[in-house]
Amino acid sequence: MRIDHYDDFDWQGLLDSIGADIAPLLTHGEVANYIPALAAVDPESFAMAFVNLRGETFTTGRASTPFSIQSISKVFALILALELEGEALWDRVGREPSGTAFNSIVQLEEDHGVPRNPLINAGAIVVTDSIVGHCGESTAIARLLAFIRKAANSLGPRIDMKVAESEEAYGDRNRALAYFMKSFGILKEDVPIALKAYFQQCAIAMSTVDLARAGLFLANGGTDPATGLELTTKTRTDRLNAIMMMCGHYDMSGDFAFSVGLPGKSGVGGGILAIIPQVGSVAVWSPRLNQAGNSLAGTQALQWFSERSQVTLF
Ligand SMILES: NC(=O)CC[C@H](N)C(=O)O
Repeated sequence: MRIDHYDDFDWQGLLDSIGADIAPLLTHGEVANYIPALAAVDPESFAMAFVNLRGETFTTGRASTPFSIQSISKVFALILALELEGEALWDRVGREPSGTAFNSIVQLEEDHGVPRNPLINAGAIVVTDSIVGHCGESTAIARLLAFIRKAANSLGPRIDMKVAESEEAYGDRNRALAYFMKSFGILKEDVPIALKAYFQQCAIAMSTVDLARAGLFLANGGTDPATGLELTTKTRTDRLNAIMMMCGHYDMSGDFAFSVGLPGKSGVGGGILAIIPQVGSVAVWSPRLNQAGNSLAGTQALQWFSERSQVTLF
């Protein structure tokens, strides 16, 4: 296990140093304001949690404060959809970096309604459509939430209905994406049904401690190292990490790979989950975003995390 190499490493010291150094950056960037419910957070919040393969947790900042994980949910939804539908899912969603914004529509016409990857909105809507198709409209999101709670080994993750309603009220761009895909036959369920589930999925809230813990199986070949529970296969885990590395930060995925060097997924709530295979899982939260919609301070914190611990993949 690669974690053995870090037996004497001072993880708490690392997180403390990041918590101290990040302070001047917390006033930079803009909080997502496309829905009123997201704009209501304290913009200068910061939290980071790291869980290693031994199940030890290290934190700095507001690590037990729940926040809206938004697009980070796309990672868990993809694993669940692959478990339910199998590899056939790849017939209707690609695996290429998009080089475009998270909610972009431009590539869909050229690609006959098939989204470039499952971590942009269009691709994630296909993934949610698959979960709804397999579990039914009324249980799809309960199933996803149960999967995340199992991975987190916590009942903390929940759906913030205020955020879900706000997503629904301001969801015209996602509606446009969904109807466009439906016209190509890529979406199977009725658009309002698939989107209701997607909006609730975006509204999942949890703390950085729960999020880092929920990602731990992705650092350990699909099996939770603490409980022994197999959440997915090694092959799917490897592939998911590859997709996160290439596509997890929209049109700044290359920049994140360059500066952090880890598979990661961001959300407009200001969270980022990053995976260090065979070592652990790290979650960060700070609501102010850069121009691509990724947490500004969170990205810097993860860069320091990988630089100072030397945990990059390469
Ligand atoms: N990047 C994100 O986190 C996007 C999720 C957001 N709820 C949306 O669908 O627009």
